[in-house]
Order: sequence, then C-alpha cells, then structure tokens
Amino acid sequence: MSPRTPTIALQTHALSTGYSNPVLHLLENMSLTLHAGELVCLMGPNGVGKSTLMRTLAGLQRPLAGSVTLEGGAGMPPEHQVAVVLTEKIAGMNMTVYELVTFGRYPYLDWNMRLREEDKKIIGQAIAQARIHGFTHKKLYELSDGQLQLVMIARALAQDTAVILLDEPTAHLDLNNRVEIMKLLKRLARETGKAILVATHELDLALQTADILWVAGKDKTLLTGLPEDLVLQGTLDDIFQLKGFDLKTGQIYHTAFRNKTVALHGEGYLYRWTRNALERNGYNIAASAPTDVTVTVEPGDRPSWQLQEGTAQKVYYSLKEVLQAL
Ligand SMILES: Nc1ncnc2c1ncn2[C@@H]1O[C@H](COP(=O)(O)OP(=O)(O)OP(=O)(O)O)[C@@H](O)[C@H]1O
Repeated sequence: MSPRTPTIALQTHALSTGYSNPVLHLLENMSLTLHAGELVCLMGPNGVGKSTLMRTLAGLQRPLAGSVTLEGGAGMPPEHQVAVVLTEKIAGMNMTVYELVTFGRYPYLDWNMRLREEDKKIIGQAIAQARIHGFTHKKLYELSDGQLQLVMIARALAQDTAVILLDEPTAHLDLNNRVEIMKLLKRLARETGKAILVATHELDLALQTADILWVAGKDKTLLTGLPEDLVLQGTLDDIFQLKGFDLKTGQIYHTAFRNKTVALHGEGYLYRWTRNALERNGYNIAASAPTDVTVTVEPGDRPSWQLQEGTAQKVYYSLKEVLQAL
C-alpha cells in the first residue's frame, strides 16, 4: 500500500516559544506539522507552555526563534487562516448566539461591516455543523457552559479557516459535555477537512479521540506520535509522572488487602467490570486454579456469576451478591 500524503495546513520550522522581557524559554526547536482533516491534542504538565504555543501558532505572539508557515502562504492575513478559541471569558454575554457567530465573519467585512449573502451562508453552515440551530436566538447568559462552548466553536467555523486552535475547550464541563465536544471536533476535522489542534489536560479523552498527540515535557521538548504508540513506549508515564495508574491497562493500581485469591474466568466487558469490583475490594486475581475461589462470568440477557469454593457451587445475579458471598 502506498502511504497517503495528507495536505499540510500548518508547519513550524525550528520554532522556539516563550517571552523576551524578562527572558523565558518555554518549548524549543520544534518542527511540527498539522495536516488537513486531523485532530491533534496538545498535552503537557501545567505551565509547560501550551497556551503560549497556541498563541504563537495563531500569530498572536512572536516566536523567540524559528517560524510558523500557514497553508495560505505569506500573502493571506493570519485571521483568514487560523481561528482561535481561547479560555478568556466573553465580554458581551448580553448578545445573542447568532450575533456571536457572526463575529467569525468580521475579518472579512469591508468598512461598512455589513454581512453579505456569502457571509450569511457561511454563518448558516457553521451553525449547522456545530448543531446549535435550536438556540441561535438565545442570549449568551442563558446558555449552559457546554452550549456556550459549542457557540464558540461555531464562531471559529464561521471564520472559515483551514486551522482551528482551541485552548482547553472542555474545562469546567461535565463528562457528557466533554465527550460531546471532543466527538464534535473529531467529526469536524473529518467532515470539513480542517486541521484542529486542542490543548487539553484530559488524557483519557485525548487517547480515545486524537489522531496525533503533541506532548510537551519539562525538558522544553515536544514529542509527537500516535496516542497508542506513545502509551506503549511509556512516553506519557514519564511526562505526566503517573503514580498509582497504569496507562497501558487503563487501570488504577490496587493493593490486594485481602488474603484471598480469586480465579476469574470469562471475557468482554462483564469480565472487565467483575475484575474491577474484585480488585477494588482487595482481592488478588489469578487466571487459573489453585486458588481459594473460582468466579466464572456468564454473559447473556441476564448476566450471572458462578462461584465455586471447594465443592460448593452457587450462582449470583449481581456483583453486590458476589462480593457479599466472598
Ligand atoms: N504574558 C506573559 N508574559 C510572561 N510570561 C508569561 C506570560 N504568559 C504566560 N507566561 C508564563 O509562561 C509559562 C507558560 O505558560 P502557559 O500558559 O503557556 O502554560 P500552559 O502549559 O498553557 O499552562 P496550563 O496548563 O496551566 O494552562 C508560565 O510560567 C507562565 O507564567
């Protein structure tokens, strides 16, 4: 099979980021590429320089060294090429959702600031893509945090750029909204062909949605790769200094505090959650006998658990009963 050659949307050349007065070097010598249609998650410990990198890529801040090249070339203004969703609060919470989305078109309007038919069409598309058509007449202060984030994404879409950068778009959201936002960004990357870069602390969500991870470490370097490769190489354990959590299995380490070993038989999610319940409750798990007890999970319309201890055998229909019986 010949390798695909995806379109490059943004590239950096020996880029170093930070501040010059006083001098603060953050991430150094980065040669990065963002491709069209790709969702990339930028991760790293607090204060490592993720927001600074985002602002530098967006042209809002000068690099300390190196350069950023955008697909549109040198002639096109950066705001026609990169849309940014930052974490700052919006000043005009009294405006409507529709009004905020129209802000995405402002870089394109002429002196009289009037929306043309073309602008209205793009605004309509952005509203449809972010699936916010149900509440475009609402005032921003009437929205939930999750809805507000969708509206910010719609505004970025209305800017009609090849690249969208988002700084912690899921902060302060509950699990459902966090998942919804990441799934939306993934779908948008696929359907619109935009390159989307998200700075996030949500390791679990990033591992399940990102096409590529950019991981900034304390030594001022930024590593890139497929999420799964970075997990298997142990890169993420080193950078995040994970304690008490095994990223390869996705599990918290448990200390077996009971003097009893359980042989667990079965497969699939029923096995996984049975193991979770047993480990959380301090049992050692072994794949086979000799052990004190054997638990066999039986899937089906009504899942059940068969417990065998010596010659005694019994069937239970919830993990609560299993734990009580142990
Ligand atoms: N305008 C500024 N002038 C000087 N230093 C700054 C400025 N903004 C941020 N910094 C410093 O740069 C460093 C990196 O900040 P940045 O916000 O980029 O990190 P981050 O990785 O996004 O952090 P977090 O995960 O906590 O959001 C910090 O030490 C911060 O104090």
